[in-house]
Amino acid sequence: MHNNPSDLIVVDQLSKYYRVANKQPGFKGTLKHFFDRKTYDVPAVTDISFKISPGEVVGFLGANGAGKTTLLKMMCGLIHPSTGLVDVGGFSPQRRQTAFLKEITLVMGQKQQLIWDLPPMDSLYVNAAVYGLSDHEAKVRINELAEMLELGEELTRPVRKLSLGQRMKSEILAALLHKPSVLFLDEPTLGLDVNAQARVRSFLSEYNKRTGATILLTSHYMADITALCPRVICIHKGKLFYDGDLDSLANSLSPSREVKVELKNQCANEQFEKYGEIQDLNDRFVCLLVSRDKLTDVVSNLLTDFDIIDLEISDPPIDQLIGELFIKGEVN
Ligand SMILES: Nc1ncnc2c1ncn2[C@@H]1O[C@H](COP(=O)(O)OP(=O)(O)OP(=O)(O)O)[C@@H](O)[C@H]1O
Repeated sequence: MHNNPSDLIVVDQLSKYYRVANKQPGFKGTLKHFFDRKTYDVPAVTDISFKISPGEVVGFLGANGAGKTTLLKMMCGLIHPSTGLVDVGGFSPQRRQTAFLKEITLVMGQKQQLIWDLPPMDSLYVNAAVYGLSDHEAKVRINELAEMLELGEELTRPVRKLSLGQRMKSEILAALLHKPSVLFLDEPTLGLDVNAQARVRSFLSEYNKRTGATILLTSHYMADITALCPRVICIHKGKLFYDGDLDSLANSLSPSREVKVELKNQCANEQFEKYGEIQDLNDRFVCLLVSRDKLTDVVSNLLTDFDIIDLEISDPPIDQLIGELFIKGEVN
């Protein structure tokens, strides 16, 4: 793969297999395994390639177990690829060089780095010292981020006394103290209520605009993806099946469009069956799923055949499409 100087991250034919022990349960199984160790490989990521430019915000989508976290961990250098290459800003992540670690950060929604019994502020000054920031630099940086994250006296209360949202915002503050230019965020809004999710989202968007940081994010909340990520990379069973803009994802996932019609008079179900798949029929409203190639004919026939007050054509909601994809667990 030829590297363009404008590529910040290059992932080239990356694969990861986890070696897992094949051990029978119980003491007998443990004993047998001790003398005759059997293992098998779990493929988590298979032959994935993509490039990311500086300042991009990219969302990784996929069902549970698709391989998103494994991919992020390889880009951070936490685990080594089985085959293939990762380059982040000219560094090989797995070497974990200090200059590389100063450029990146990893936030995992289900893990925390702040010390439970201490106020976040104490941990923040420890982190600042680790990254070689003076007390003055740390103070300026903490104040700047605290203001953006709307954190105040919470930073002086023990972590265990904070709400989940306050804790997550403090975690993000801690992760950004050293001014990383690449942010790897694994489910950063996990478990937060709708308002707290929205605050984290608007912070990330603002941070990206102000600093030009590159953000790679996984989330099961489609609202995170639609609000933040113009580009999405979809992974299914370890393989990449879509890399492109979010808007075009709907086209590739569904060859149909939604036609919503408001009628003058109530009509029966059977009257609409020939036009498309009925999604909803309620009093004088009907929502049909119509394949794109038949759209013009169907709309013109509907207008001729019925008394119509209003007609609207739209893509099926992206979260519905992706939800269905996750539930079905299959990709065309
Ligand atoms: N340490 C490990 N040892 C063995 N198998 C693992 C390990 N970590 C992950 N796996 C397996 O690798 C596959 C990908 O897991 P991964 O955590 O990357 O998925 P994910 O897309 O992040 O899922 P989720 O959305 O549930 O976090 C899964 O089948 C998982 O069981």
